[in-house]
Amino acid sequence: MKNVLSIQSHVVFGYAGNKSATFPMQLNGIDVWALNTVQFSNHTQYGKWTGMVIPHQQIPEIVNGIEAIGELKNCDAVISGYIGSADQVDEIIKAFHQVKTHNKNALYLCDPVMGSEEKGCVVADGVREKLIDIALPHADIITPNLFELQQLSGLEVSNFEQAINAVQHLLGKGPKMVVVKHLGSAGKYQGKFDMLLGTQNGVWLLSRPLYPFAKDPVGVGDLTAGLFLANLLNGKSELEAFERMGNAVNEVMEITHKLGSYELQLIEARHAIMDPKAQFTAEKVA
Ligand SMILES: Nc1ncnc2c1ncn2[C@@H]1O[C@H](COP(=O)(O)OP(=O)(O)O)[C@@H](O)[C@H]1O
Ligand SMILES: Cc1ncc(COP(=O)(O)O)c(C=O)c1O
Ligand SMILES: [Mg+2]
Repeated sequence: MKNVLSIQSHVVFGYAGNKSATFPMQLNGIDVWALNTVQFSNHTQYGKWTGMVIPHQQIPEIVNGIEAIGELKNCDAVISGYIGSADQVDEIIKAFHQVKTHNKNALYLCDPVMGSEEKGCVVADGVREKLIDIALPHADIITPNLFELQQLSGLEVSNFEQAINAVQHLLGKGPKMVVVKHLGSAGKYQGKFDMLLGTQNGVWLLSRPLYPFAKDPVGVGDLTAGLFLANLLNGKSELEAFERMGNAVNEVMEITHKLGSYELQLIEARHAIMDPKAQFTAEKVA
């Protein structure tokens, strides 16, 4: 059994952060140690929420507790997502290094959730800067969306070629794998939902249907990052993990759209998450 320390948000109602990533990773046979950065009533794109940011000291306290029972050596990967304060970023990196002292092969997947005024995803001040300066160089895998790709690379990305360039640029900054969760307007195919995978071996594009949601569901990035990591830990190659994740997320989106839901329908989609149809394959683009 592989184990992932998952440091993300918790929402009591609905699906984002750990609520979006934990169950799908578990369905893929991964044991998830969920450590919450915030506990909110619901995700921030409702425009209002209640709850609190967890004090950053909780991260070392919990990790030290796991170390004290001798289990840190069994941690195969750390994943971070929605972060509640800039200080939490420092603690996440320290926690990863603490894990590495017990398991030198442990991986760090950083989902650099930066928020976006236009989408209404609210992230605390200073988190974005720390993700760029501290998290990026330590990450083995990074999973930006289009906005985050531009922020991390410092490059403008307004078309597909520039997106490939920016991915290659990030591969020179530390990460061995870059997954662009959503290319948006920099996609290759109009009217499709395009994603990129970049590794030392090249860059691949996965294109899948874009469903016409009245309001785009939240937590898709968290689901994407969690499933990509779960597939890698299950021994899939980078390319297989990318395709299998893309196919599973597509089925979740298809079911969520069919049910007319704003919240991701992860429970309805449980069979597809465990055993996605191999509908879409990646094409090599660089
Ligand atoms: N197949 C799809 N069809 C339509 N919209 C989708 C599909 N998959 C994901 N989305 C939406 O696209 C958006 C992707 O947002 P973006 O900011 O690029 O990445 P993130 O997932 O990190 O938020 C999300 O709002 C999500 O609900
Ligand atoms: C509490 C919380 N967690 C996580 C996220 C990240 O969601 P996504 O996967 O859509 O980027 C959001 C976005 O608004 C959020 O409000
Ligand atoms: Mg996101």
